[in-house]
Amino acid sequence: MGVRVAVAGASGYAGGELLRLIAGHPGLDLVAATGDSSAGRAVTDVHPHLPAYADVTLRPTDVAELADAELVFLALPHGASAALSASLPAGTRIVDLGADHRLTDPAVWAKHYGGPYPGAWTYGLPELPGQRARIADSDRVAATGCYVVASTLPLAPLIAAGVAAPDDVVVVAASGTSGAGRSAAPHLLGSEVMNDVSAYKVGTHRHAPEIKQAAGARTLSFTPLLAPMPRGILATVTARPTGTTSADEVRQVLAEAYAGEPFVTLLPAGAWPHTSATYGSNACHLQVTVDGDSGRIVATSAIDNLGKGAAGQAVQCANLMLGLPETAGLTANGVAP
Ligand SMILES: NC(=O)C1=CN([C@@H]2O[C@H](COP(=O)(O)OP(=O)(O)OC[C@H]3O[C@@H](n4cnc5c(N)ncnc54)[C@H](OP(=O)(O)O)[C@@H]3O)[C@@H](O)[C@H]2O)C=CC1
Ligand SMILES: CC(=O)N[C@@H](CCC(=O)OP(=O)(O)O)C(=O)O
Repeated sequence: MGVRVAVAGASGYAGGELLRLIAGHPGLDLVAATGDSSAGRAVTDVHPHLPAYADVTLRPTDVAELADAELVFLALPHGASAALSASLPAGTRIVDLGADHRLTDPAVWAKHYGGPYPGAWTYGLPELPGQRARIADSDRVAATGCYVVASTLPLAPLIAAGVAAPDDVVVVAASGTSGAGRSAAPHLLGSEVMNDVSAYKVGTHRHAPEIKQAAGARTLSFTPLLAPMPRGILATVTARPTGTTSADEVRQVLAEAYAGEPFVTLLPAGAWPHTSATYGSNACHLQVTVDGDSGRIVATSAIDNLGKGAAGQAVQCANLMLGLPETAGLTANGVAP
């Protein structure tokens, strides 16, 4: 018998990916899967790719349904996690995939989300310095936003090493449509997104302050793009160097930061990340160089937004919280073609 876990929001995209990972996890047993409008339906009705749950019915999302779990994953819309988690028993471990407990500054929360500030939990990005131990010591963890994972992993070490200036960072990141969740708004219909790439929420996206908080940037321009693919994020981060630097030096910073990390790979010099190579995995692929003309540092990263950007990252945090091997139930190997 493994650790008893529940997934709230199991009918959604992130919840479905959590169910898939839990089905293949050697140390976790699913005891409850909940939905909102889908409550009462079979899991395989909404996730026909998950026959492991042929006998499981989605229950309503309330405390009683989740009470038997030792650890609860919350994959709910922003704003729905705080009230539910406040009602769960104090001893229940929680990993929240939403944004409710990520931001440490109440004023930033008010500006980007509004409503009462729910408070910050331990931030769920194990690759940040010192964070792995903090997650392992925590009962409540706020998993990192998808664009934030893709942007922070290349950027944070460059700022921490003093090589990239924190006050001149530009991020342009393209996401697959599943990043917007399952409740497909008309602009996410296949007929609208195919043959199109477009920018949205330019300069106003709520992940900009989270990237600043996680990566240590002070001034940031963030432009998200919607790309015609179901999964994946490709982030391009450019930053002004603090002094003279070289491709070899910036590569060395990332190589040292991620030596031994099971899910972060600095690609060989000259190879640039592809989202397709991280599809279905918990991997993040990185590359960095210095633009010979502008002198700017240019780093690119690729993740699966539902993997390292959501469910994979959440399972990685849960493994740490439960004292399980950090990589249990996860893989850096993608699915191709
Ligand atoms: N998609 C992604 O790439 C990522 C998502 N996340 C975060 O994960 C969370 C879930 O996202 P995602 O799976 O994409 O979203 P979906 O829209 O695909 O799923 C939302 C889930 O929440 C349920 N739900 C909807 N409204 C309510 C409500 N008022 N109260 C309780 N449950 C409700 C839905 O139930 P039903 O369908 O039955 O109505 C569904 O199970 C969000 O906070 C999101 O920001 C984080 C990183 C990446
Ligand atoms: C393509 C698309 O619409 N993406 C979403 C990302 C949302 C998401 O997953 O948010 P968290 O990572 O904060 O939970 C957006 O831009 O709002």
